[in-house]
Amino acid sequence: MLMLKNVSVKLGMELIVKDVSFTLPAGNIVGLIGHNGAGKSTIMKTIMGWHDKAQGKISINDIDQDRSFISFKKQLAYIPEEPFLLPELTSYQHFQLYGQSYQLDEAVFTRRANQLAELFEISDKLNEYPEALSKGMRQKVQTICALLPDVPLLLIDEPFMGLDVHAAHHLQTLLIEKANNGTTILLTSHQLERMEQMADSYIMLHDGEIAEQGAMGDFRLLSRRGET
Ligand SMILES: Nc1ncnc2c1ncn2[C@@H]1O[C@H](COP(=O)(O)OP(=O)(O)OP(=O)(O)O)[C@@H](O)[C@H]1O
Repeated sequence: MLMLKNVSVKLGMELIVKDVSFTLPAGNIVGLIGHNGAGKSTIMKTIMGWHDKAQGKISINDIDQDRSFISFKKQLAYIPEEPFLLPELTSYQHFQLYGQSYQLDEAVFTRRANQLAELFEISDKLNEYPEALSKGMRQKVQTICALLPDVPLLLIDEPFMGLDVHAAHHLQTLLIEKANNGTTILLTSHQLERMEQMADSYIMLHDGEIAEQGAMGDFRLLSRRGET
C-alpha cells in the first residue's frame, strides 16, 4: 500500500536518504528504527512532501506522489515529532480544520473530536490557543488531529515522547485498533519496548540507508542476543 522505490533525499549539500526502497502492507504497524540522525524524520517528511526527492518514487495505493499530490495527501495523516500548530487557531479549530480537509461527516467529526478530547484529558482546553498549552497538551492536540480521519496511512514520529503514561497507553491502544481496521502505520520511536509490543515488522536505518528489515519477532531475538 505504501511503496518507496529507490528514494534519495538531499538536504543542503548532503545526501541524507540513500536509495531507500520498501513496501508496507495494509493494516501493518511498521517501526522505523535507527540512531539519532539516521534519516527517520527525513523519510517521513519526504512522504509528506515537505522535502523534495532527489530521485525515486513514492505511492500509496498506486497513487503516485508526483502525479496527483492532492489525492496522495488525502491518503495519509502525519504526527510530526514537534507539534506544528497554528498560533491563530484554538485546539477545537485545529480539529475542525482536519475534519474539513479530510471531508469527515459532521456528526462523525463531532463525536470523534469530543471522545478523543475526553480520552486525552484536554476537554477543558478546546478553546485555548497553542501558546496557552503545555508541550504535552500541544502534542495531544496534534495527535487528535491525525486520529480524526480514517486514512489508509498514518505516519507518526516519536508519538510517545512528551505524553503522560495514560495518554501514551491510550494512544497505543488506539493505534493498534486503527491497524486492526486496516490502517497502515509507520512509526519511529526510541522506546524499543513499546515498539516491540506494537509493531509487526521493523526497518532499521543506518546513515540514510536500510541496514536491516524483518519481522518484529526477529528483532526481539536479535536484541536479546545483544546483536543490535
Ligand atoms: N533541514 C535540514 N537541512 C540539512 N540537514 C538536515 C535537515 N534536517 C535534517 N538534517 C540532517 O539529516 C540527518 C537526518 O536527520 P533526521 O531528522 O531525519 O534523523 P532522525 O533519524 O529522525 O533522528 P532522531 O532520532 O534524532 O529524530 C541529520 O544528519 C540531520 O542533521
